[in-house]
Amino acid sequence: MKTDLLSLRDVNSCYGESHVLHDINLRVAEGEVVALLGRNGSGKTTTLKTVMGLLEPKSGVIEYAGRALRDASPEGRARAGIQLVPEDRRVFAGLTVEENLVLAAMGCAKPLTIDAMYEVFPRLGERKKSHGRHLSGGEQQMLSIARALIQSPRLLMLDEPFEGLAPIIVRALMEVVGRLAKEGQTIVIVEQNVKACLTLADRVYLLSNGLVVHEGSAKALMDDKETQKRHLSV
Ligand SMILES: Nc1ncnc2c1ncn2[C@@H]1O[C@H](COP(=O)(O)OP(=O)(O)OP(=O)(O)O)[C@@H](O)[C@H]1O
Repeated sequence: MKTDLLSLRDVNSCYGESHVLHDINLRVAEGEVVALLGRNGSGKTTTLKTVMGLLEPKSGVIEYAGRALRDASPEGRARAGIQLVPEDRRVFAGLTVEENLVLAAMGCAKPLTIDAMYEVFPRLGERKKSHGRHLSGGEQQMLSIARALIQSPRLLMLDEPFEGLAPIIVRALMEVVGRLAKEGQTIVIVEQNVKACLTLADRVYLLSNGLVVHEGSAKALMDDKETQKRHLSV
């Protein structure tokens, strides 16, 4: 069995008085693609934010690469190899594609090259002189993922990477994510596009009201229409 790169044990997270995550237990093995699925508001983004250190858990343990994360800041976690590509595609609108990538690589001990990012996303190479604000939604998403990838993450977390994108762009992005997975990249993906997500993932956790209500292989869930209907908007 592969060793866990990430594990959450009995993790509880709150926004002020509002208790959102309830005793979350999950694990991600090195090289695995794990999907978090669930209806709107079930706690998927909150789980990613808790792992990234943007939200401090009220209780529970998060272990990454064999060590409890405890007080590490989001920057510290990024330095340790955790990258979150947020739902809102944070790119600098006033900077070019190339400048966005240069900035992302800064402060990273062993960044990949900008050319390597253009190999992953040839479209970004064609648009390297364009400002963030002039990119299409799909190009912004590519740039957002490239900004994380250039930092050579050990754990890449993608929050709804396909949201609002045309089917042809979704297919192109799925191909890139699939290739990264084949090359051994560990990925946690949150998506509303259940079919895309189950195609890419090895294992799945289903969340409902901040609880893990199902865990299993993506293949098994693909055939389990009953569980999908019960916990997902399909
Ligand atoms: N900053 C916040 N302050 C207070 N409550 C929040 C905040 N962010 C999220 N919540 C609440 O926490 C719960 C879980 O939200 P979360 O965003 O983690 O769900 P999600 O599964 O990612 O859903 P979505 O697909 O809508 O992003 C929801 O009830 C939401 O209203």
